[in-house]
Amino acid sequence: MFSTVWKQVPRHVNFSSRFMSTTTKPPTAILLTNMGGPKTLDDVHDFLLNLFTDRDIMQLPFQTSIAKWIAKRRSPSIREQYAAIGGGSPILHWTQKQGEAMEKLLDTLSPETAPHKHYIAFRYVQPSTQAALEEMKKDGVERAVVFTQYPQYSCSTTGSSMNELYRGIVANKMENLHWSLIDRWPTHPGFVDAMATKIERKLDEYTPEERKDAVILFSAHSLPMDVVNRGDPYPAEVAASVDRIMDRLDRRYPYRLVWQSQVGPKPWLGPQTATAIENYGKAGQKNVVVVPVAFTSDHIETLYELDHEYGQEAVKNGMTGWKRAEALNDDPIFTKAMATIVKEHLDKGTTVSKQWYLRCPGCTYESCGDTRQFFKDCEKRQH
Ligand SMILES: C=CC1=C(C)c2cc3[nH]c(cc4nc(cc5[nH]c(cc1n2)c(C)c5CCC(=O)O)C(CCC(=O)O)=C4C)c(C)c3C=C
Ligand SMILES: [Fe+2]
Ligand SMILES: [Fe+2]
Repeated sequence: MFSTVWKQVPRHVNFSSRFMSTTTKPPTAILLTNMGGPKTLDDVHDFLLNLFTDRDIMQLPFQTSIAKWIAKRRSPSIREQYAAIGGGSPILHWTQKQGEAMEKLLDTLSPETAPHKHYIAFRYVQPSTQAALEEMKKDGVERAVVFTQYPQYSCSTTGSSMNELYRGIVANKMENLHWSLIDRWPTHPGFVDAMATKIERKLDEYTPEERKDAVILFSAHSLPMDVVNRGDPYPAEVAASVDRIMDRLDRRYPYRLVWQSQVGPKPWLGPQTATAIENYGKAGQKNVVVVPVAFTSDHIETLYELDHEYGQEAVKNGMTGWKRAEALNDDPIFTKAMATIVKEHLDKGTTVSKQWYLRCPGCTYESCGDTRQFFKDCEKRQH
């Protein structure tokens, strides 16, 4: 129904030469959504302010005022952490690299939907959802695949990004594009293989004798227990990733799933990564490979919390063979997995996964309902 629109759109000044030289057809947009992180130390305050203002991540009384207060209070210590990892979050750098590699591979894997172009929408920093939508509009995009960069779904992460996207789509009057959504991919074989390969590479650093005693500690960002008890699917999906990765490793090592980065006084899902390190260390466990399993690039939790804080704690507790599996970043195995996930999604022609439609049994977010209805309407239009 919209097939003639692009023909009326003038060639776009901001098209890269790849798009200009090969075709005048608008690109198939692959919109990579994630939380983002402060690029410089001066961005830390606003990143925190946007995070604490987000009612999909936490609901506070007098949220706007309290968020301002917490962001101001928390900024100095968080700035120090970002200073210690080089002065900012590397997430934009890695997402750009991943997007570039993915779109090139997709042009080969799926010539019928080429050219492909990635766009980035971060929830709490630039490039924002609004910036991404404006760029897509300028490029005359008609077909857009939203691809969450969180492998496992949580209402506080992918849910929040999708609610923001839905508001942006309405504000920019972009409802009539052909939208579809890759809302989770916790057990995709490509993702599982990329993770398992990173673990194998770390295990290879041990001597055969050390490897016999090695333990794998999967560590994921924790969730407040009230969110878990609402029925948020994230803990189960993280556990599903762990299970498939261990299958791929032939279950050759003992492993545990532990949870890190809890913030504030409320109860969070445990056991905590820090407690596990302390207790396994004290029990005489020497060789431990910790695996960040719920994020696809380096960030403060890997570079500061795991490498710096917990690494020191591990050595203090006698873990002489403490190692951290590298984040997926721009590893070709992972960027190929990304392209494959999108290719399979395009081939299937589905709008969302079956899991998308079911809200948490105790869901408290009105906006989730609107966003789900939007994709339901897209599905009806497209089939
Ligand atoms: C899949 C990962 C994540 C889930 C689930 C998640 C839920 C969640 N987070 C908070 C509160 C905070 N998170 C903060 C930073 C942060 N969170 C994640 C990932 C998940 N969060 C990452 C990767 C980061 C770091 C970003 C980076 O640049 O590296 C912060 C800010 C830091 C701090 O103040 O300590 C807060 C706060 C809640 C409440 C929540 C679930 C409801
Ligand atoms: Fe978080
Ligand atoms: Fe929910």
